Amino acid sequence: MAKRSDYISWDEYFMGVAILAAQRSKDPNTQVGACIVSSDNKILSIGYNGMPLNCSDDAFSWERNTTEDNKYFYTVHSELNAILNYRGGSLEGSKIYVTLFPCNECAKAIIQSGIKAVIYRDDLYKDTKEVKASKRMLMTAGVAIVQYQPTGRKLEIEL
Ligand SMILES: O=c1[nH]c(=O)n([C@H]2C[C@H](O)[C@@H](COP(=O)(O)O)O2)cc1CO
Ligand SMILES: [Zn+2]
Repeated sequence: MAKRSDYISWDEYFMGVAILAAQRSKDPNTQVGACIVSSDNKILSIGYNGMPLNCSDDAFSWERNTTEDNKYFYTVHSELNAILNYRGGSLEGSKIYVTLFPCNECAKAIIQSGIKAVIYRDDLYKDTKEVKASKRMLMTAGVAIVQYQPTGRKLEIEL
């Protein structure tokens, strides 16, 4: 019997995990997921954007359109969460799949943790100074930037 042929690719698998992780986010506007993978395709860590540990999702603000109390003071970005969630040692030489292009703060953490490639899906904020600074840093530091190529494959998951 021939082996199954409609299995998902590595890229679909890792971006799919990032997309699923994003579904854990409580952010009412933007849900972001990240999946860090070793050079031999083992998942090392996963993260999504959310409040820090012990800072209740219900006590801290999710507002975005105010300079008063707002979510930007508090939320940990998915990429940083994925980096900080890793408990196994070094991320040197790994790659990160992320549903949204990393901001400049995440780019710093990506570079410093030794991640060598960013595979991103959306680039919603590409015209912002933060994302331009992020790209400049990642490129200067030799981190590969690759846009995920959607395949259009749809999977139904019953949970
Ligand atoms: O790199 C990122 N990673 C990440 O997790 N985020 C999170 C922070 C916020 O919770 C949300 C962005 O919110 P908004 O699109 O409403 O500005 O996404 C935002 C960025 C910015 O690109
Ligand atoms: Zn960020």
